[in-house]
Amino acid sequence: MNELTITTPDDWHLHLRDGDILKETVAATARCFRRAIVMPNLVPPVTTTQLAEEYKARILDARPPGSDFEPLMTLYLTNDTRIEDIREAREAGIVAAKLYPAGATTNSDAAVSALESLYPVFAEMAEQGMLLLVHGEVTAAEIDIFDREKVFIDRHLSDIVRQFPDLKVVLEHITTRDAVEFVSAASENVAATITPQHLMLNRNDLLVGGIRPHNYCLPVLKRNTHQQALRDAVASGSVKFFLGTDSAPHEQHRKESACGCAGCYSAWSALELYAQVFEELNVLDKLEGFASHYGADFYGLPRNKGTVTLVREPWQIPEQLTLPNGNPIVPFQAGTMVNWQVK
Ligand SMILES: NC(=O)N[C@@H](CC(=O)O)C(=O)O
Ligand SMILES: [Zn+2]
Ligand SMILES: [Zn+2]
Repeated sequence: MNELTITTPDDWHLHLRDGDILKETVAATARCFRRAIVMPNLVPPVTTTQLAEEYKARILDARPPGSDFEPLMTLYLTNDTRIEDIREAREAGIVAAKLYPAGATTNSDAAVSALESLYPVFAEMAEQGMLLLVHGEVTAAEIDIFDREKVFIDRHLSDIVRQFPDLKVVLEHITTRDAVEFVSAASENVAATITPQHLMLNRNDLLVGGIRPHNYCLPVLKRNTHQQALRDAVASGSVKFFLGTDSAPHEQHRKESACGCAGCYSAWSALELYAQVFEELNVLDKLEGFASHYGADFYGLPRNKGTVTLVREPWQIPEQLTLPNGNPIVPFQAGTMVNWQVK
């Protein structure tokens, strides 16, 4: 097969950041995705409907001419989020709220430290049909970083899902066999997104032969058996697993640093990299469901009307891009060849 046409995909987990960089990040995503779930971990975080609406306006302003890209906004949960905040957000068309355990990842210092105290908020979200999106890692110092996802599932997520069977929950950017098994066994109200990096790489790609900061993201890459479980999950064609790139740009000097930031800037090649993985797995016929159908269905949104075509024309991901502020950024998989290209 040399050409593959699929329903226009959506990205169900994306960081666009804010300010000048929107010109870069919005264009990169809008080149092939029609909608994206925009993560709220700005500084300060997007904790209110008003902040979300103002952020949305800045994203729309940054769209390339003629683009019909639609940002789907999310609310950042804190210890102070109230039931009224959820009602107001829902009325304004905000589709989901995001749970970051405090300190778990980039810009999560303002986030939730006492999870159970948010249960009334979760009840209201279930009532309003608002989705709960979860960065599923505990942050307790004594828990090894490679175990943080599994421990979050055991200590917190199992209980949330049990207490709120009507709440739609997306476990974001899953990295372990444990997460695949948990989501597979849960009700139809529980799903997960999977990134290109967690399908393509394991922790050897981070640590063998020198440390590779551009492969560092959170949750951190796991051992190859976990990677294989993620690959099996997408190859199964289960509707519970769908596309979320977690494209998360950080300037080059912030990645290549003594204390490097977590996040891979994958927007320029994500769809093509997913296609490559699905081809390796011999399931290119399952790419459309994963990229374009299951996420929209889970969110209760219409599937897109248009199509995008991928052609087999190998190209090289640039070594470096220049941001609108003049600073360099290194895209995910910089310098490598990709078989597929969006026409
Ligand atoms: N995935 C990452 O490694 N980083 C994300 C935050 C997140 O999604 O956890 C970021 O905002 O940089
Ligand atoms: Zn996250
Ligand atoms: Zn993310």
